[in-house]
Amino acid sequence: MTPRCRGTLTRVPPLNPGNQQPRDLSSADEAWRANAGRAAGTVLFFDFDGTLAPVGDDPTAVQPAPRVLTAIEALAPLVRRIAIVSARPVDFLRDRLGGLAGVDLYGLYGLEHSHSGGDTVTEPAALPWVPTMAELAELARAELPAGTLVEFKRLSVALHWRTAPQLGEAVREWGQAQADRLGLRVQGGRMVLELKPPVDRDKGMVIGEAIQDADAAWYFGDDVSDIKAFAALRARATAEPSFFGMCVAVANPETGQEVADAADLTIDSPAALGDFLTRAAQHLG
Ligand SMILES: O=P(O)(O)OC[C@H]1O[C@H](O[C@H]2O[C@H](CO)[C@@H](O)[C@H](O)[C@H]2O)[C@H](O)[C@@H](O)[C@@H]1O
Repeated sequence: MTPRCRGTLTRVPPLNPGNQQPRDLSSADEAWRANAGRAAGTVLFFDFDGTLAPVGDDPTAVQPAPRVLTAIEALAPLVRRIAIVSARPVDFLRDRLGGLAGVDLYGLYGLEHSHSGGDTVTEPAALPWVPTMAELAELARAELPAGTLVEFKRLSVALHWRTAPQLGEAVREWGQAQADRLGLRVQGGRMVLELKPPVDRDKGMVIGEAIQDADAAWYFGDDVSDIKAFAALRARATAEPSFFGMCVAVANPETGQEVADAADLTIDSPAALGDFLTRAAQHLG
């Protein structure tokens, strides 16, 4: 079994020796120190739910964990770029990140983006799907059993069963049938099934493009959709061994093991991420 860090981050998490890199580094602190020489060429990527913000029953009510935004603000001038890569819409991310300046936002798995506080740009190929998604959300509210939470996000519909776990199987079946009927794609997550337009955009593609001008990148994520982002970092490091990529999982009892197995190291929780990033700023500063 690969040893895992599950304590609070008053101690330094060990790297996951089951993964391919960086084999010659023995701790996260050492990884930050190794990164310090190229901080100006480093991009830091963060997923939102389960990574920056603890998971809760009501998707509209979650907020970033304490200290996380302050730590990101301290890191921003030290690195090339900071980006949030999420299944949430850009407007939601902008609202939750408050006054955080100069951060790039990729929403809806990259179907929307906004750079450094600029306007939100939507992937043109996805726009014709807005009416289909709106109708699908209405149908879901009419047909799915009480207890299912339907989240309409303009270019996708998320079907949640967190507060009614016994509905998971029925919701998944219904969602898959609708995806087949309408030609949509599905993305599983933490007690959620999401239906998306058949447009080639995912977190891996976003990362692959966003690291083109970078010498190093760290990606922090907790969910299965984040594994594609990890893979994009690994692909770049394989193609260009001088590239420094670090994949960091945030522990959770739902997708935790699968994501941790794909990562270089695991952090206990969004709250622990705040402490971890505060220490990173000390290494990079
Ligand atoms: O890419 P992410 O930023 O990680 O977004 C993934 C999904 O996050 C949200 O759902 C999850 O968090 C909710 C609030 O804590 C929780 O209630 C739900 O069970 C989780 O699946 C969001 O509501 C979804 O739209 C995202 O797909």
